[in-house]
This record gives sequence, structure tokens and C-alpha cells, in this order.
Amino acid sequence: MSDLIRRGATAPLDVSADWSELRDWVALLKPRVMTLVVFTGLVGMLVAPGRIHPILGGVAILCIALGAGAAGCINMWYDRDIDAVMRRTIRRPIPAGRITPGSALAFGVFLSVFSVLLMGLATNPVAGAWLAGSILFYVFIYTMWLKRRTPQNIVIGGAAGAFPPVIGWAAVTGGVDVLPLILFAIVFVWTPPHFWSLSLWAHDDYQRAGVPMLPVVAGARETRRQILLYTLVLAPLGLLPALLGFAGPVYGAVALSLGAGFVLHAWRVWREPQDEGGVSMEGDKAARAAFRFSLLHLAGLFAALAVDHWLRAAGVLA
Ligand code: HEM
Ligand SMILES: CC(C)=CCC/C(C)=C/CC/C(C)=C/COP(=O)(O)OP(=O)(O)O
Repeated sequence: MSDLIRRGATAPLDVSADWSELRDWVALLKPRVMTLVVFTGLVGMLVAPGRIHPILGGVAILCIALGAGAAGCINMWYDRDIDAVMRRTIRRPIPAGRITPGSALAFGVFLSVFSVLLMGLATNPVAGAWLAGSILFYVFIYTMWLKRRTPQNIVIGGAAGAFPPVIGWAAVTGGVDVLPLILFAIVFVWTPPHFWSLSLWAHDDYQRAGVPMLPVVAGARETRRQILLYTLVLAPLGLLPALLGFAGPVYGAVALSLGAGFVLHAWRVWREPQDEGGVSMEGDKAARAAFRFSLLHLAGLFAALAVDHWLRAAGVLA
């Protein structure tokens, strides 16, 4: 009887322990960041000419999600020392001691190989090769080579996050074309203002960890200037699909508004008091708003491209 009571009492605890362990494995895949990565890949597929069987399309999206997650997992394995000293990352499963570094590495490598092979078999070898290239780029070029060496780390390394629309397009067509390359360029130029806005207020973390992010190395003023410059390039770049006839007026109008909105946010970041010693509360507020807007900007731009494509395919728009 006492055994029954004991089992009855421990069962719910075991279930919640299982769930929290599962949550830790999922956390290794950086799921929140990857949602937008996967969305850009999905739109790359949707606007590509030709057809893919919906099940294979679903598998391709799963592969982008798993591949991107696997790359994030290996990144967390490699960066476990710096994650342990940054407030933002200290509670991650490896620094918190809930998952061992070896298990995380094995998980990331397994998922990388699995997602690339599945992508290659389910769609075509070109898409598999693009996915493999993105994972290798993020792990070796960004994480292991550039991140701890140069403030240009995210400018060059950011290319990894710009591949998904190209991968999605390749999954459908087996090749690459001008539009996916423009989408690549948009995400590439979007990444620095996205990340540097965040790094303005996460500045202390990076300084403590010795990561040479721009505000640490060049100061808040230079970072604000760079954010503004990148958004000034990004706004016209966002219009390019419409200007070159790959998208119609719906996309054009949304791109114009979102591009102007991001420049406005960057302008506010630039205009805040520019004390080099640290970021003021006001500057902090503007940078946080610019970071949040960066997410809306990219999601909105890609959503508009998909909607515009459907409207034109359905003959609603010329
Ligand atoms: C090298 C390039 C990039 C760097 C260094 C970077 C860095 C970051 C960091 C540090 C965060 C805070 C998230 C956290 O605390 O875990 C973040 C958030 C986010 N990033 Fe990026 N990012 C990059 C590229 C991208 C790309 C390409 C995308 C999507 C296309 C993206 C989408 C997001 C999203 C959706 C969030 C918000 C996550 C949330 O709600 O917590 N990032 N990014
Ligand atoms: C298909 C494929 C492989 C896509 C990769 C997508 C990609 C590179 C997204 C970048 C996302 C990201 C959170 C970077 C931050 O790295 P960090 O190590 O600087 O951030 P952290 O400090 O939060 O760990």
C-alpha cells in the first residue's frame, strides 16, 4: 500500500521532470530565433516558380528548422564558456548544468547530418548542399572563427542567417536565381541593425565575456551610426523585388513603409544622447524599440512578398 502511495505521489513529478528535460533539448535549438529563419525559408519556397508536393515541401521546411536548430545547438556547445558569464544566456541548458556539453554536441551533429541528408533525399542535392553550407558557415565561420575575433563578426557571419530563402527556393527549383539572391541580400543587410540594436543594451554582457561586439570595441556612438547607415541601404534594397518586377504594388507599398519605419527607428537610436561610457536609459529605449521593429520589419517584408505573389498568381493583381 505504501508503495502504491509512493508511486502515486511521484508519478506527476516524473512527468514534469520529463517535460522540463524535453524543454531543455528544444531550447538548444534556439526555437524563438529560428521561427523567423524558417519563415524566410518558407517564403523562398512559396515564391519559387514550379511546384513541390506539399508533403515534400513540409519536409523541406522541417529540414530547414532542424538544420538551423542543429547549428544553434553546436553554437551553444562551442560558446558554453561565454554563455556562462552573460546574464542573457546563463540559464541556458549547458551553462546551467542540465545538459552535458558532449550530449549537446552529439545532438547538434546528429541533427545536422540528418537534416541535410533528408533535405537532399526529399527534395534535391542542391538544396541539401545549401543547407549543409549554411550550417557549416554558422558553426565554423561565425561561431568558431569570427565571433571572438572581430566586430565585423555578425556582418560576415550574418550570411548564414540569410541562406534560408535560397535554400527554400532551391528545394522547389533545384537551382538559384536573381530573386532568392536579392532576398539573401535583404536578410544580410538587415542582420547588422537587428543585432547591433540588441548589442547596445546587452553591451555589458559582451564586455564581461570578452566578445568584441561593435559597442564594446568601437563604442555606442559608432554602433548607432552603423545602425543608421545599414538601414539606409536596407530600405531601397527592400524595394528591389518590386522595382525589378518580381513583386507587385502590395509588396512595394509594404516594403516602402517598413523600410521608412526602420530608418526612423535607427534615426531615433542615432539621435539619443551619445555618451561613450555606456548607453543611457533613453538610448536603451530607442535601441530596444529598433530591435523589436527589426523583427516586425523582416517578418512583414517576407509576408508581403508571399501575399503579393498569391494575389498576382490568382490574377487579382497584374
Ligand atoms: C549573425 C546573425 C545574428 C545574430 C548575431 C543574432 C543575434 C540575436 C540575439 C543575441 C537575439 C536575442 C535572443 C536571445 O536572447 O536568445 C536575437 C533575437 C532574435 N533574432 Fe537574431 N541574430 C542574428 C540573425 C538573425 C536572423 C537571420 C534572424 C531571422 C531571419 C533572426 C531572428 C531573430 C528573432 C526572431 C529573435 C527574437 C527571439 C525572441 O523572441 O526571443 N536573427 N538575435
Ligand atoms: C539554415 C541555417 C543553418 C540557418 C542559420 C540561421 C542563423 C545563423 C541564425 C542566426 C541566429 C542567431 C541567434 C545568431 C546568434 O548567435 P550568437 O551565438 O551570437 O548568439 P547568442 O549569444 O544568443 O548565442
